[in-house]
Amino acid sequence: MTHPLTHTCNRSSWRVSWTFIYSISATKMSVTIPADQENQEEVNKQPNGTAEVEGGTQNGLKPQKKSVFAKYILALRPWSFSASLTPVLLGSALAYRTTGTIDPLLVLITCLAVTSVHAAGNLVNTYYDFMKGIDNKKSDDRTLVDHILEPNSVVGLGATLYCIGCGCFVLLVHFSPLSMQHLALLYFGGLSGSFLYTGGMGLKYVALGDVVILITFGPLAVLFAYSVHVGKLTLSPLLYAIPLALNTEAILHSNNARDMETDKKAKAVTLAILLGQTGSYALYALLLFTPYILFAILATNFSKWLFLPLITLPLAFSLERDFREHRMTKIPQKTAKLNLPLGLLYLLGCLMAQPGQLPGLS
Ligand SMILES: CC(C)=CCC/C(C)=C/CC/C(C)=C/CC/C(C)=C/COP(=O)(O)OP(=O)(O)O
Ligand SMILES: Cc1cc(O)c2ccccc2c1O
Repeated sequence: MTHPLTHTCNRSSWRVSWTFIYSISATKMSVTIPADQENQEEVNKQPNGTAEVEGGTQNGLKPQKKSVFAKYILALRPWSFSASLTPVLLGSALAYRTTGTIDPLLVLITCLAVTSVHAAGNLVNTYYDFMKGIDNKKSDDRTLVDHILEPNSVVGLGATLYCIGCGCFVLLVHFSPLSMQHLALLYFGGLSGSFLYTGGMGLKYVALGDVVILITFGPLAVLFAYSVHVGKLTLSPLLYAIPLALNTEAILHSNNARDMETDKKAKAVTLAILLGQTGSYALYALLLFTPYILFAILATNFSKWLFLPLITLPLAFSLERDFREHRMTKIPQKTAKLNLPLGLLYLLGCLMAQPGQLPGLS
């Protein structure tokens, strides 16, 4: 197999002129290609099963324009952003329940900080998985495999996003009542997690990816958003982070269960590989349905408003069926689609509850 780096160098002159032509035109045509054309060098296959062809249409199918800007945005994998936005909004809602006030500017800066670090983590993942030869033509993430972007552009964009995140950190030091030491502990903890997930020693390659996701997208993001408003570190919001953390881990676990065979070949170890097919299905069902059991317990004991997220139960059943019947192609994206309404209904439930009804927040 040609190593991606060799491949990149051999074709660099071709792609320099390609990039030049492309940056002038700023738009390209995108068409669906038949399987027998998948290996043609001129055809640039897209993650959604379409292919870019320079200068025109193929097979008479309707063309789609894709600007350089759109390529950069798509490389961030924005479908996954609900995973970082929902814990931040939940943390902010819990802070409102505690203090009775909310600063929209702080909410905005916190959302931007966490989403930037998340997006940068996605790009670190794109870069290292490509460099290590883990991503291939069949992978979900083909930003570099299909030369949609250059490795240098991915590095540049990742660094820019970390800088934006750090800019937000500086603004929070200025505007938030939380001490700089505590802000730094939480923010740089999240930033380290986002980098070390695939970069450095690569925690995801040694079966620690699930732990990183559970911590960063759950307790860490919720506590960060909560403390930025309340001005002190307390343990109570951690309890509220559990249902969201489990649902986000379901996104990652479904991803790893789908990619089990390719990960095994690349000598990566994931929880899905350790558990096998049946164990992975059991874990997915557990991750998917435990949050609903927790919501029911909270609603029964504290506020009926916490029954609200149960509205999304049919979606969860449909995902469980997809997994059981091995319809895995888009299962992480579909699980992320559940994450958003589930998170929003959960925070709405927390906001609607009477003051004093929610445990640990007073
Ligand atoms: C800044 C603060 C306070 C909080 C945390 C900010 C966050 C959410 C950090 C986490 C970032 C992180 C770990 C991103 C990586 C997510 C990711 C790319 C998961 C999927 O990776 P793979 O398992 O390789 O999936 P693919 O096969 O689809 O590439
Ligand atoms: C790209 C990507 C892919 C995933 O499977 C994720 C799972 C959980 C949290 C974030 C994820 C992510 O950003």
